[in-house]
Amino acid sequence: MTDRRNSTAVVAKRRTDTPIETDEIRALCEAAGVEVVAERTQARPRDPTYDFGDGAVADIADLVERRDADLVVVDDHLDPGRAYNLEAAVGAEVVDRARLVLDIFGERAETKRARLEVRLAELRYELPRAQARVERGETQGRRGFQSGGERPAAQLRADYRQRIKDLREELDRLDDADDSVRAARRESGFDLVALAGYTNAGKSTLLRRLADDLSVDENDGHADRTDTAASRDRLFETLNTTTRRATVGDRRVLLTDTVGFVDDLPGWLVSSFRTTLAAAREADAVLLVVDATDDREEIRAKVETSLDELADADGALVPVLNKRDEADDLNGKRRLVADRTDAAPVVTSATEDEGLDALRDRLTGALPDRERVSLSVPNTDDGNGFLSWCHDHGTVHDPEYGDRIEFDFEARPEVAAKAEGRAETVTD
Ligand SMILES: Nc1nc2c(ncn2[C@@H]2O[C@H](COP(=O)(O)OP(=O)(O)OP(=O)(O)O)[C@@H](O)[C@H]2O)c(=O)[nH]1
Ligand SMILES: [Mg+2]
Repeated sequence: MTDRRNSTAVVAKRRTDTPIETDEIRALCEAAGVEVVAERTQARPRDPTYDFGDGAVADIADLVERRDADLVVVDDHLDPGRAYNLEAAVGAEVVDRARLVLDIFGERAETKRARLEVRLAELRYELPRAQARVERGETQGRRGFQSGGERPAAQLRADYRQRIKDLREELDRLDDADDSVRAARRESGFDLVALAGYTNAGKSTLLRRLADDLSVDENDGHADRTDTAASRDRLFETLNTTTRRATVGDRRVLLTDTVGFVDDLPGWLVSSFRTTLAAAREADAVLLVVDATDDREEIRAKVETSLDELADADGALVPVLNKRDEADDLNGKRRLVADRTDAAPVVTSATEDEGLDALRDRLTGALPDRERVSLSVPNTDDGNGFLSWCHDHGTVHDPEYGDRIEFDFEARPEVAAKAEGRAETVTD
């Protein structure tokens, strides 16, 4: 992959209707480390050759030349044919929305899973484009696709498909490993909670606030920056899901951060990151974090998309309306979210530490029911060892120490059952 950081770009955007907003694509450029030096928008239907009409194409070419831009960033999904034509016409590399997002993801990916997912998404992106180049006879002399009686297009396709298959198999193996980790964590008495929602909603900030251990992780360091410039360049901050311990009420939970949703991405890109969302789908409860500084229309759309993504989630869903410190129209937004999610949102400010106790209470209520069993074990080393095991795996109520230790133990049903079994084997 070519590194586009520190490149300069002309932003180009075509829509059928005005006004044409470029704030978001500019924020994406900034997140990708690309400096925007000019922009050209055009209101007209899609052109079959260039996507843009001839006038805009000429202007873009002119801006590229005059501003000495390295790239043209198009806020749209360009099919391979149009991208190829446009590139030839403007005399600079053309980067569409998906490619830009992939650049940002590639830059942020740190864990093995995140890197594999980015690579998978890139291969899916590149395949049709590489084919378009081959079909236009661009590959002469390229390594691996020599001419001379070969069938380069078919060979290229087979090569990409094999690499895609290998990556998916590797990701499947990671998924299986994750399943075992989740099972082991539940057996250790943890409830699993995931934070989900759009990018920039405040998931990671909330996670840091709720976590027991205040040591910083790799995405940390700017939790209290609230100005918009800072928020903007923190898009897609979390590609590498972090898991931290937290205590809510008397429950010990593991909180996992997930990749933020982002609008208007092609399906293949979203599905490349689907395995990351398994953390959310398989959690005991999901905090759906919504940015209260968005307007009602944005909130409505984002909540709906989030609910679609989480449609097959196992756990209870707790909506959280975050950033109350900077939001207006809170009552309207609260009703809107309640309406869509069938649950009143907890209103918080992660940066101002507001509403977090209410959030803990709601979360405790949303976690799966526990089972309470009465246990009695000999008051021996073995018995005391068992008691501390119980402390580690659930809640111990009113222990009484005599010849025997008698207490109630409350835990996830499977853990309570295991404790009953173990209690019987404790020796005098
Ligand atoms: N004003 C205000 N800003 C907040 C609040 N919570 C988070 N932020 C800011 O919003 C920005 C994004 O927060 P993150 O926690 O990184 O958001 P995220 O949901 O993890 O984003 P991704 O990792 O990209 O999905 C940061 O600049 C935070 O400081 C809040 O309650 N109020
Ligand atoms: Mg995050």
